[in-house]
Amino acid sequence: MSEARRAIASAKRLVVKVGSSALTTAGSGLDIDRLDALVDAIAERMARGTQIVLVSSGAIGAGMAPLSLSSRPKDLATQQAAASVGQLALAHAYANSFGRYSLTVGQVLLTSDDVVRRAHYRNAQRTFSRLLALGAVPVVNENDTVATEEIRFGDNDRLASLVAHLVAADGLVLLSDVDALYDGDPRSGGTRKITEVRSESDLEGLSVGRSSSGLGTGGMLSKVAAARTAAAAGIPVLIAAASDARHALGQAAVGTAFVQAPSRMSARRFWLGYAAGSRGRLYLDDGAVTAVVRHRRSLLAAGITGVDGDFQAGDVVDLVNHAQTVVARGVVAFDVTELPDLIGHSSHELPEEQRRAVVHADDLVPLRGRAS
Ligand SMILES: Nc1ncnc2c1ncn2[C@@H]1O[C@H](COP(=O)(O)OP(=O)(O)O)[C@@H](O)[C@H]1O
Ligand SMILES: N[C@@H](CCC(=O)OP(=O)(O)O)C(=O)O
Repeated sequence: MSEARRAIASAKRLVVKVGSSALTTAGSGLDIDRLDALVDAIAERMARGTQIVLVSSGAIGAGMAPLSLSSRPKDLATQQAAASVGQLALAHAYANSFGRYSLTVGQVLLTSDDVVRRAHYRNAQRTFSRLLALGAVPVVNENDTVATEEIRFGDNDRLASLVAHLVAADGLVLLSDVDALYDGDPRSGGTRKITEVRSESDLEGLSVGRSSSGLGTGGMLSKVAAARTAAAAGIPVLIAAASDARHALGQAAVGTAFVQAPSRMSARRFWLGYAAGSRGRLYLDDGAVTAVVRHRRSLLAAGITGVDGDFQAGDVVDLVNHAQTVVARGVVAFDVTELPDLIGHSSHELPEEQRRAVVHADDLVPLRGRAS
């Protein structure tokens, strides 16, 4: 058995993500029997002393039937209306289902701002930690009703990998309607199951596609992206079928395991590097690139040659080299309107109140080779 499966089987804290396709059916909405079976598996694992954070999709799917929508809405406003109706049904169903085990659930609806902004991030971290300490099961989803196109996570696989870091989980389990990653969409037949992903080369040549159920959003593509992100930052991942949840949360001997990198990236740096889209770009000269990427220094105004975007102090921006490659990402300390007067100037040439780093080293994550 791989170290990833062993780690998941013995984890003290797990993030479990379940997809819409495993909980809802087009036409009839939320499938309570399947939801109960998932909760049975989670309660069984919790009885072994594991803390579980559940990231559950299904709000839009659950809202379709009550609103007489026959297919998953494509436009944002109808998705938000469906999520508004469905999230209530979902939360109610989980509260009832966990209640069978005298377990209490707490609903946590997140937008990307909750993780990008430091104060919000710490706030979310505190909420999770207190809920877990009180023995409750946090049930997480994206706050679909207020998330605009710009600030959306878009898929819950990604949200789950981010939450796994936020709560310092020992493992991430992604449950779907398919029992593993295959070398092609298993619905087309003749495909081979991949049981272990140890490195990027194990993913070469695979045909990984989008959802075919019409209920999920990201398909296997977003699961693999989320699994790679989490594993690269030190968290083992298992992709399995929700119908195999008992085994996945038991000995973890089913599905596809993604073996984790040996060292764990700090949660804060992980969030910065992989958080939702940046609000702008700072163009760096070669000296600034070396200072920031190689020497891990703060970015000063003197090394910036240009600015793009619409950001305010506290937003995340991309740091770009002369070849237009994003070399780092960080939290900017000035509004976009303030920067044109500052860039290219040494600190001693600037008024005292503006003599600070444009991006402080603590708020900066180098990203080698990331395409812009
Ligand atoms: N290479 C692949 N291996 C496994 N599943 C795949 C692959 N390519 C595409 N898929 C599709 O991805 C679907 C799972 O994604 P999705 O429907 O979004 O699930 P969820 O709602 O659980 O997030 C599977 O049902 C399958 O049809
Ligand atoms: N937040 C949305 C789900 C988005 C999503 O990623 O869905 P899925 O691909 O089924 O995990 C909802 O609750 O309907």
